[in-house]
Parts: sequence; structure tokens; C-alpha cells
Amino acid sequence: MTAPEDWVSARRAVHAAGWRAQLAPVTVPLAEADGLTLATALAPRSDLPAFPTSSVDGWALRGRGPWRVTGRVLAGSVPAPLSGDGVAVEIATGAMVPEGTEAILRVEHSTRSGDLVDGTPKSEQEWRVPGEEARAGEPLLPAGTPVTPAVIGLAASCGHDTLPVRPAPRAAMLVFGDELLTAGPPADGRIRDALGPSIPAYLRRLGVACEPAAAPIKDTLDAHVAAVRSALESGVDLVCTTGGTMHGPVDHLHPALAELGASYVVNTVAVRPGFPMLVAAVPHGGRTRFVAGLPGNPQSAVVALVSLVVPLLAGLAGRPEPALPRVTLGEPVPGRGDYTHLALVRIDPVDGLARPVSHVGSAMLRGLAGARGFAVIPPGATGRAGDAVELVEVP
Ligand SMILES: Nc1nc2c(c(=O)[nH]1)N[C@H]1C(S)=C(S)[C@@H](COP(=O)(O)OP(=O)(O)OC[C@H]3O[C@@H](n4cnc5c(N)ncnc54)[C@H](O)[C@@H]3O)O[C@H]1N2
Ligand code: MOO
Repeated sequence: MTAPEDWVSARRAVHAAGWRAQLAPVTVPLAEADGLTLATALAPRSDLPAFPTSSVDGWALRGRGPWRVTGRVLAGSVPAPLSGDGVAVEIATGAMVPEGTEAILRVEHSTRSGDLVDGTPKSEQEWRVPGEEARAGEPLLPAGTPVTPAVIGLAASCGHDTLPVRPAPRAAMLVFGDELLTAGPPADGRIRDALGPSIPAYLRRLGVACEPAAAPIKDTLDAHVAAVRSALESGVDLVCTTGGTMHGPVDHLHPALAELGASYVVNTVAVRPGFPMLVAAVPHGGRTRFVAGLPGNPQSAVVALVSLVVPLLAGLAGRPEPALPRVTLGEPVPGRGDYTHLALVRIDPVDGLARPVSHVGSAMLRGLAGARGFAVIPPGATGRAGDAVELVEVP
């Protein structure tokens, strides 16, 4: 058996492998870009704003008052210049400021009698100058930025109709284990498949297109090889499997990977729970695809998902390695010797501190269902109340 890899370097290794196999960019309409990743830097097509733009409803003025009203400029049109001193045009918020404007007087600060308007404009400028927010061509967001509704809005205001993005990775889910039931209560030595319905749901939250798992794959080497091969042939970038990562009598994942010509990116990680996790690269159809082997114990499978699959997906999408937020522990959390301990915690809504949850055995999902994420206790360390530690969030 191979020596388990340090958790931090395992995450770095899978991210780097994903990065080398980045998905080819595609161009999509803005409305279809949410959740994808910018493939190039986002830059405005014009200055922002593109023209001097009034910030208020009021009067554009030239010279000294009172001013004679000569017209009106609404948003969406190009106004004539203010032609002489002592003139005003009525102006709407968002309208282009006429050339020659020296001040804008807010409507609520003005008095009007007949065709004359008077008042004292504020000393600060009441319009936005071209390029105040950004210059044409100025990089605003780098390639690798996740597209959010805010990014879509910014791209639209920059004048883009489409965006070059890395597409959503596609995944297939395979569940191994003859003991698994897909309906009804556990009994007679058989248990419910908890991962076939949940792992694809996590993957979808991570922006991955993934169908729910079909029936569990039979516990034979031939069935494992055939299932992984047919998933790869369906064109997915990633095959997630659960179970069979150890070396028991019906654990066939490692021999199946050997038969498929896969090479390990990471094979077992020094983390508790979940250490038998792995990611392997499989050359298929002229490019690298990946198999993520998640352990069969359900909480361990989720640990493997957040430990390895999340950074792999970031790499495939051309995103940086995920940075982990920090939380402050409200209670001690033991370390796990030479291994990293991923300890399920909830965030106390009253004091904001991270506190361990109960029912956290690797075969259990009860603790996970009420937790925000896993507090990271590094090898050799112990978490004390008051310590700031990294948090791996549950998607
Ligand atoms: N001799 C040793 N045995 C085991 C060790 C070890 O160090 N030495 N490690 C244990 C640990 S830790 C884990 S984790 C598991 C990993 O095992 P596999 O990935 O090979 O998974 P299986 O043996 O197939 O299943 C383990 C366990 O999980 C249940 N399971 C599997 N799939 C599902 C599912 N979809 N939904 C719910 N539960 C599932 C399965 O019934 C087993 O109880 O190995 C330990 N053994
Ligand atoms: O490490 Mo196993 O993955 O504890 O359940």
C-alpha cells in the first residue's frame, strides 16, 4: 500500500492536474454564463461611463444666474451644447451633460419663475465624468473569476453581449456495493445507498452537470471496468465513484483503474476521516479525464468530495486553488496525530463560533446534515477554544 499524501499537498496536486487539463473555452450569451468561469479578463468596451452623465434631476447651467431655460435633455439622447452664458436646460438623471455645462443645480434647490430659474448649485460636481468607473480596455476581473449575477451585470454595463467562459465540467456518478438498496428501509444486512442521490446534488451545487446515479454497479471487476469505461465514453470530464477504495474481497476500484490505464494523481491522503480517497487521470478520447474514488463510508465520501473534487473542479475551470475561510473555535477539537483532522462543526448563531457537532462517525450522516463544514486541524496540532482555523464548507 502507498504512503498517504499530506492533505494540503494532495489538494495542490489535484488542482494542478485539473489546471493542466482545463476545459476549452466557449462563448455563451450573458444570460447563460451564471456559474461558469471567465476564460479571459473582463474589460469594458467603452469608458464607464462612456459620456458625462448627470447624477441628479435638475438644471444644467452655464454662466451666472438667474438662468434662462432654453430646453430639456432626457436620458438616452445627445444634447446640443449650452450656447451662451446665463442659460439653463432642464436635465434628467442619467442624461448626457451638454457641452459647456459649468454646474448642475438640483431641482429641489431651484426656484422657477416664468422662463427663469435660480438657486445655488452644490459645490461638488453633480455628474459622473467619462472613465470615472473604468477606462475602455482596463482589466476589471481576471480570467478564472467565477461568473456571478454581479459579474453578469458588470459585463452588460461594459457593453458585452457574450462572454468567453470555461464550460461547466460534466460528471458521471457510479455507486459500488451489492449491499445497497435504492428504495425502502435498511434490513437483512442491506442498507440504503446514501451517496447515489446526494453526491450528484453536491456536484450540481458545485456547478457540475451530473445525472443521479443509476442502480449500484455489481461487485465484480468486469462490471466496474465496464461501468467506468461507458461513463468515460459518454463524454464526461469526471467520473465519481463511491466505495471499493480499500482492498477488501470485493473492492475492485484499484484493479479497475489499472485495467483502464489510469495513473494516480493522488492515492490515499493523510486525513481523517476519509483517507482511502483517490483521484486518477485516465487518457480517453484524446484528452485527460479523471476518476475520483470516494470511500464508501458516507461521511468519508463527502470529506473526499470537499478535499479533492472541489480543487480538481477549480483547476478544470481555470479557477485558482480554493482559499479557505477561517473560523474561531468555540470548543476544543482534538487532532488526529500525523493526519489532518476534518472535524464537522456548526457555526453558533449567537456568538459566531465554530462548535463540534455530535454523531460524526465516518459511517454516519446525522452530524453532517446539521453542520456548516469541516474545521481543519493540521497534523500534529490540537484545536483549542479561541483558535482561528480553516473551514472547508459543505456545499
Ligand atoms: N482492514 C481495513 N479495513 C478498512 C479500513 C482499514 O484501514 N483497514 N478502513 C476503513 C475505512 S476508514 C473506510 S472509509 C472504508 C473504505 O472502504 P471502501 O471505500 O472500500 O468502501 P466499501 O468497503 O465499499 O464500503 C465501506 C462502508 O460504507 C458503506 N457504503 C458503501 N457505499 C455506500 C453508499 N453508497 N451509501 C451508504 N453506505 C455505503 C458500506 O456498506 C460499508 O459499510 O474501509 C474501511 N475498512
Ligand atoms: O477514513 Mo474512513 O474514510 O474513516 O471512514
